[in-house]
Amino acid sequence: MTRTLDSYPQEVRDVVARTREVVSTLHAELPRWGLVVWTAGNVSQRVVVDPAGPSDADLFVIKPSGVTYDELTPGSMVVCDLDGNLVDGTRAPSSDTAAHAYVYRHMPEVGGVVHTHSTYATAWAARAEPVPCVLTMMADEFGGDIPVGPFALIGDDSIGRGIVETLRDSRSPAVLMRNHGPFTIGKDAKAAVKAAVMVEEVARTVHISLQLGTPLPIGQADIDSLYARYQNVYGRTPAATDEPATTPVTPTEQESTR
Ligand SMILES: O=C(CO)[C@@H](O)[C@@H](O)COP(=O)(O)O
Repeated sequence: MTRTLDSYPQEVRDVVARTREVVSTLHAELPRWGLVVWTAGNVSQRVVVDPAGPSDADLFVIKPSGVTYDELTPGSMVVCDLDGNLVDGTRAPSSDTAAHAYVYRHMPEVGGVVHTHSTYATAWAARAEPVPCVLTMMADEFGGDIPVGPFALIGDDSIGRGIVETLRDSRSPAVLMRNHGPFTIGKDAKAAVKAAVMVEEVARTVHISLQLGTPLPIGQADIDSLYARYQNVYGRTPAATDEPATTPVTPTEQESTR
């Protein structure tokens, strides 16, 4: 029997309300950056009750299905449990709810999931070709090539399983699901939205480069160095007591920083 929101403690309901505001606001970023048309795409965020890590009380908030972006409000956001069951909402949850739920169940470090049909990334997905890491921006954001996930039908665990199997051992926060489009993950929905913006940007740039000639590869050691710098140093104001900013951290230690 699926619980309803009023059966959860007030502290959970308060976090749900805040998460609805965040997810509703972040949906506006998808049309803003030209990543979706009409009702395509969706954003979700895990309702983190215990910052120490996922708990049985954890839920997630996702877009209602088939609603245009100008109609989305915090109150229209749908609350589901981690099995994708409806907990609270006036509309049916997104078609991709099962996929988002599967990711949250199998990747506890992930706090946000985004799906778009952005043009260039989706064009690469239609060809099931990984975007090669030929830009320093790709090394920074994706730590290597942007991988392709398997073809999967919509509505059950298939897409979610493909996302997890592809990204579980990858540094990339984005996967191009074959014949479908990009799905991105992050420590929260804002990080996943950023990855969705960046995957479209680099998919376009690499496509244009390929039209002009043959992009040159970046060596793995340089990719690792760029990734470590960007994930550890970029945008940080070193405190007086911090280690020197040039201290590289091995990429494998970066897995938890999604
Ligand atoms: O690509 C799909 C489903 O995977 C689209 O239908 C999706 O972008 C939008 O569906 P929803 O409106 O979120 O149900």
